[in-house]
Amino acid sequence: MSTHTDTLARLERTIAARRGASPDSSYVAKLNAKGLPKMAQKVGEEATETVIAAVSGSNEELVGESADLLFHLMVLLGAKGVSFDHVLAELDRREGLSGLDEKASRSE
Ligand SMILES: N=c1c2ncn([C@@H]3O[C@H](COP(=O)(O)OP(=O)(O)OP(=O)(O)O)[C@@H](O)[C@H]3O)c2ncn1[C@@H]1O[C@H](COP(=O)(O)O)[C@@H](O)[C@H]1O
Repeated sequence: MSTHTDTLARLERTIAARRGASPDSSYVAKLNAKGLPKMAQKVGEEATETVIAAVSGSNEELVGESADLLFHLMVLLGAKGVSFDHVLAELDRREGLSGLDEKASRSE
């Protein structure tokens, strides 16, 4: 059984707590001070690095880049006031919809 189910929720709380810290002592605060375009740019960079790791790197590199990507996505969502729970709810909603396209085409 996974022991990491609360990791992203915990990270979200840490990011919220660090946002108002000094940019000298906190990377999260530093990113927030730089503004939304910088946070969005970091998500793009980390996504690209994740793609490169997947195509030509080791799985260890892929794990590292994926962690960077998730972290920077959480920072961006936090800055936009979008809770991670909201994203999970959207995934749950889609899970409920899964197979609907197939069912619809079968009934045509
Ligand atoms: N998970 C992370 C995490 N992953 C990556 N990073 C930082 O992300 C940065 C990415 O490096 P880059 O070279 O891409 O960025 P950069 O050198 O700042 O360059 P720029 O692109 O910003 O110009 C590094 O400084 C990493 O330390 C993280 N910084 C913080 N966290 C988490 O956030 C928490 C709060 O961190 P602080 O805000 O620093 O207290 C920590 O306890 C961690 O749990």
